[in-house]
Amino acid sequence: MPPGFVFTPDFATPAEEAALIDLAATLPFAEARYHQYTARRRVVAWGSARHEVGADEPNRRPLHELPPALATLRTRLAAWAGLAAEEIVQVLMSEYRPGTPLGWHRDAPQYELIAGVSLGGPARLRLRPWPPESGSRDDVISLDLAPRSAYRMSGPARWGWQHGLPPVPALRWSVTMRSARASAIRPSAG
Ligand SMILES: O=C(O)CCC(=O)C(=O)O
Ligand SMILES: [Fe+2]
Repeated sequence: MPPGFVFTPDFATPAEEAALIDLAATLPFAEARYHQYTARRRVVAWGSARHEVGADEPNRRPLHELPPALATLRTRLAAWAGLAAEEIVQVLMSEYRPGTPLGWHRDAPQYELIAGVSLGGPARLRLRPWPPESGSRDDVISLDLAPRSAYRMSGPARWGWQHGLPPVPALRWSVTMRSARASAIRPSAG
């Protein structure tokens, strides 16, 4: 995997996964609108906005409304990433119905570290260098994301690579957490 990419297969316990899937059943997932397209996965967000999504998006809530199961996960995922919970400024829960892909992208530039937990069905994460070095398919790296696994991306893996998911075979959820990019919160600090 590229430098800055860290994976662990058994991050969430089966009980945590069950609680998060129960929570998902109560959430008003909606398709996210980006500049050019509507992503087919459905999301609910707490905290900082992705700049691509319209400010009127109905399914974004303040971070202090984070449900307890996600607040616990935030604390644990932050610790695994070497951060304090408060440094996680956005929590995104996504629902992928069978056949839903996630297109190639880098996450929005106002965020620094990206960490994600997989729940329910499996997915295959793909990464490719960005900007493209040779345009060769050989540049694509794949990693199976088993349910309850976690990954995090910082440094080269986060800034010098794109990632995406081919269509998932079964219903899956993920929780993505992001810290603020230092230059985005302290623009004049040098
Ligand atoms: O579902 C996943 O694990 C990928 C999520 C992702 O890339 C994102 O939210 O930006
Ligand atoms: Fe992403």
